[in-house]
Amino acid sequence: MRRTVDWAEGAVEIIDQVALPGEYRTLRLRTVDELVDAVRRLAVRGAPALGGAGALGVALAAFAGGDVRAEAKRVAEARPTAVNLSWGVARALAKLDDGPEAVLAEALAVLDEDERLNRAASAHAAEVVLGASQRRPLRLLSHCNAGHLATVAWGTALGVVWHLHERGLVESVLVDETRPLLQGARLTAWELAQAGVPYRIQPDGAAAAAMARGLVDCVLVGADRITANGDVANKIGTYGLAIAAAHHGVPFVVVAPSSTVDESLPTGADIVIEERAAGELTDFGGLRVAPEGAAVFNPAFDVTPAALITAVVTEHGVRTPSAEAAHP
Ligand SMILES: CSC[C@H]1O[C@H](OP(=O)(O)O)[C@H](O)[C@@H]1O
Repeated sequence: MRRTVDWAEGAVEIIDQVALPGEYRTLRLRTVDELVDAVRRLAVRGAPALGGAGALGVALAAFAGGDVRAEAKRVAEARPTAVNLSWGVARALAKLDDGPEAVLAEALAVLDEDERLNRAASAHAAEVVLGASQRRPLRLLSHCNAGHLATVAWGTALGVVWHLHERGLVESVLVDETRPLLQGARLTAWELAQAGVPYRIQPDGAAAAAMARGLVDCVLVGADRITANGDVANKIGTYGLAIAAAHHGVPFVVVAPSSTVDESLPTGADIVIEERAAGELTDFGGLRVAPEGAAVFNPAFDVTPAALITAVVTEHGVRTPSAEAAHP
């Protein structure tokens, strides 16, 4: 599968994730406006993929000239929760004084690193999962999409599935559909089908019942921002999954590159949570499914406390917060 986000002929080229699973197509984003719009529409999404998109957005601005720093700020602020977006922007912006080619070279380095780091993080996490459950093959549960499509390539939580599937160690994956934008039903199911991994889509609300019925050996999720003490921001619904997993003694493993760790924030209470438009809840497939003018609460993410997480795994292995960070 091609990279989720790449550079092609002076433009940022992305797999259009809004079109999946019905249509596999790419989009070329030639301006910062087009890139910011694609990020906000989740045509490109997922923390590591946003890191690459952010870095390439600075390259677009640098070649266009004008106030590059102002344009870079617009890219960094397109979505507030995934730290990788601003991290990718900062990586590329640091090369601005060396000219647009240097900015692009740094952005391409971000892309090149991502697959390597994700393969390493998910390989470490696969060993953690195997050690956390004696059952073979494994029945896994995923939330949202933390696969190839959420990264430049390979994936984080789903990267664990790829490693284990290669070894015949995956019985099946329960895929949370992940309301309201259905990253699970639309994207994770599509990736698993492409890879020939057995899966079943479930309503988000079925996850706790699946654990109660003993159908889950491990919950695997990605992350959008991990704070110094090990709290994790991830797609809305992750916190509830972690509570259910803790109640049922199911291992709960978070997989992310270290670029998703934000040591500047002491705890998850400091994370800005993106609130999204009401229409994502009041409308479905172009039809209104709620009363006219219905008020909604639509946070795109929630925060899972470190105490509920079995392991946070990066390319360096299992992350243990510093003593000070863990107990300020
Ligand atoms: C590997 S990071 C994936 C992470 O990003 C998703 O959010 P969104 O689809 O809104 O970009 C979700 O939190 C995933 O776990």
